[in-house]
Amino acid sequence: MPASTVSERQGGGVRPLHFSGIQVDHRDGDGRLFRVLDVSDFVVPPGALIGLRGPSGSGKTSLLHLAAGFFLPDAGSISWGDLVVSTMPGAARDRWRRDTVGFVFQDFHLVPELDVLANITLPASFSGWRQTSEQEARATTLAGRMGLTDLRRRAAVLSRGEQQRVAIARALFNAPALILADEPTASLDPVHAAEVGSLLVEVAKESGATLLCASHDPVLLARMQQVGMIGDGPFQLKAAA
Ligand SMILES: Nc1ncnc2c1ncn2[C@@H]1O[C@H](COP(=O)(O)OP(=O)(O)OP(=O)(O)O)[C@@H](O)[C@H]1O
Repeated sequence: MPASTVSERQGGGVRPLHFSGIQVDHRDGDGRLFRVLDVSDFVVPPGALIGLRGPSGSGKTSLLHLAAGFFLPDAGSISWGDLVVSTMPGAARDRWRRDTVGFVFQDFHLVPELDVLANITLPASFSGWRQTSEQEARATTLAGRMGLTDLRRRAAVLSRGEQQRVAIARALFNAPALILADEPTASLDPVHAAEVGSLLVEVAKESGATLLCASHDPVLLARMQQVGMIGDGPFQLKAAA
């Protein structure tokens, strides 16, 4: 399937993603604040493939959720080109996310009652579009690339590995300029993980999208251009192994 290119996208193309002076604090069970993220300056160039690595609980999901504008930092800013996402009013930030971001959630966030096709095309319904045969064809092709052939099965009956592949196809459906993937191969066996990881990278490259991907999977991280290390001293970028 030829992935849509930057010029075909809704969200105005691929721009640098810039985290500046980011601090995020959460409260522990006793109500005490603890610092989850401290990222002084992190620029993801347009079209870059960047992995995020770090121990469990080090803040990888938090960084991806920040990048998507799901919540705001306690200090610092997140920008997409000249758009400061972290100061946008909520509704504008929701529109920006809908038009720009494809998010692969760690726990999938599929709608169990909907079938595979309806889950993949869900972003189209958020945009208020009527599902067209072209969209259905795109979803079918993406599903096929993910190794999903029965599009009429409900998400509720899928294995975790199948759900993960549906979640990835859905994140790619709108040809997003920014793909944020939270452990996208965690529920897959090594063979499927390698296949799906390659596809994710392939689709990002074909479409010129930026990919920011948290993972513990060394095979997937090795496919990135650089890897950001979280939770082991100051945030730093290293060459992928
Ligand atoms: N809303 C919240 N309130 C309080 N603590 C939170 C909140 N969200 C995350 N945390 C805590 O922040 C820390 C970082 O969580 P995060 O999910 O970002 O880590 P992670 O690196 O993605 O972990 P994993 O590899 O296990 O998915 C954890 O200690 C987590 O419990």
